[in-house]
Amino acid sequence: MDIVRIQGLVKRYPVPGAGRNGVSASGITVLELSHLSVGPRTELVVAGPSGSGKTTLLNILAGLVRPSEGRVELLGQDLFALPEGRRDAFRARHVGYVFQTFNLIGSLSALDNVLLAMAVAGCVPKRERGRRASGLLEQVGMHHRLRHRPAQLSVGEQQRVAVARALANRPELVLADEPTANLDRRSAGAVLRVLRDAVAAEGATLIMATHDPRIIESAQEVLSLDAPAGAPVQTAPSGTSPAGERAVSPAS
Ligand SMILES: Nc1ncnc2c1ncn2[C@@H]1O[C@H](COP(=O)(O)OP(=O)(O)OP(=O)(O)O)[C@@H](O)[C@H]1O
Repeated sequence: MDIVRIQGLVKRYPVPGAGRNGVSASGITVLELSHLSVGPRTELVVAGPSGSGKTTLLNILAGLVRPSEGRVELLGQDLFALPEGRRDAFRARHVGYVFQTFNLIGSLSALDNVLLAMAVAGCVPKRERGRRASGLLEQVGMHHRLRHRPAQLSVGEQQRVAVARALANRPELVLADEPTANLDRRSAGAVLRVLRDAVAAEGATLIMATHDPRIIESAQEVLSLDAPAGAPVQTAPSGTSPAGERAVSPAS
C-alpha cells in the first residue's frame, strides 16, 4: 500500500485586502500537485526555492493545513475526511515531524521529550516506552545527554533529539522540514546521516523539504517545486519526469 497518495492538490491562501481594490477574493495559489504517490521505505526530497510551497506541502501531509482542492491519502486514509480530533490522533500515531526549529519542550529533558510524544499518541505500550525512548536516543548518538534539557544541548544535538522524538511512535511516515537549515556544514552532514539511518532502521518513509544542494544531490528521489506557485516539475537525480506526475517507490 502507498504511504502517501495525492490527487489534484491545490492550496490557495487568502490575500490580505482580498475583495477590495480589485484584489482577487479567490486567494493566491501557492501549491499545485496533480498526482503523487510515495511507497513504503522510500525517501523523497521536496526541493524548491523559498516560497515554493515546501512547508505547505509537508503541513498538508501532516494534516495541519487543509488543502483548497484535492484528496490526500495517508496509508489509504482520506486525511481530510477525518474530523480534526481524529486527524490529530492519526497524525500522532502515523506521522513523525522534524521541524526546522525542532519545537522541543524547553522544560523537559531529551528523554522526557521523547516520552511525552509516546504518552500523547498512546500506541507504544507503557512498559516499553522507557527502553524505546533511550534506545532511539542512543541510535541518534544522544545516549550521553538523556537528562539534558534543550537549552543545555548544541543545535545539532537538539535536532538529533527531534529525530528521536519523530520516530517515537513507530510512524510509517517521517516529515522533515529543512532539518539541517540551522546547522553548520559538519553538523548538517551528521544530522542528515542520523536522520536517514534512523528512518531506514525503523522502516519508515522519509519526505524531507530542503533547498540544500548537497541533500538534493544525494537524494534517491526529488520533487521540485517552482517558485512561487508554478506547476511542479519533478525530477529524479538520474533524469526528469512529467510535470506533477510521480509515483515514488522504494529504492532497491
Ligand atoms: N498562512 C498563510 N497565509 C498566507 N500565505 C501563506 C501562509 N503560509 C504560507 N503562505 C505563502 O505560501 C507560499 C509558500 O510558503 P511555504 O512556507 O510553503 O514555502 P517554502 O517553500 O517552505 O519556503 P521556505 O523555503 O522559505 O521555507 C509563500 O508565498 C507564503 O507567503
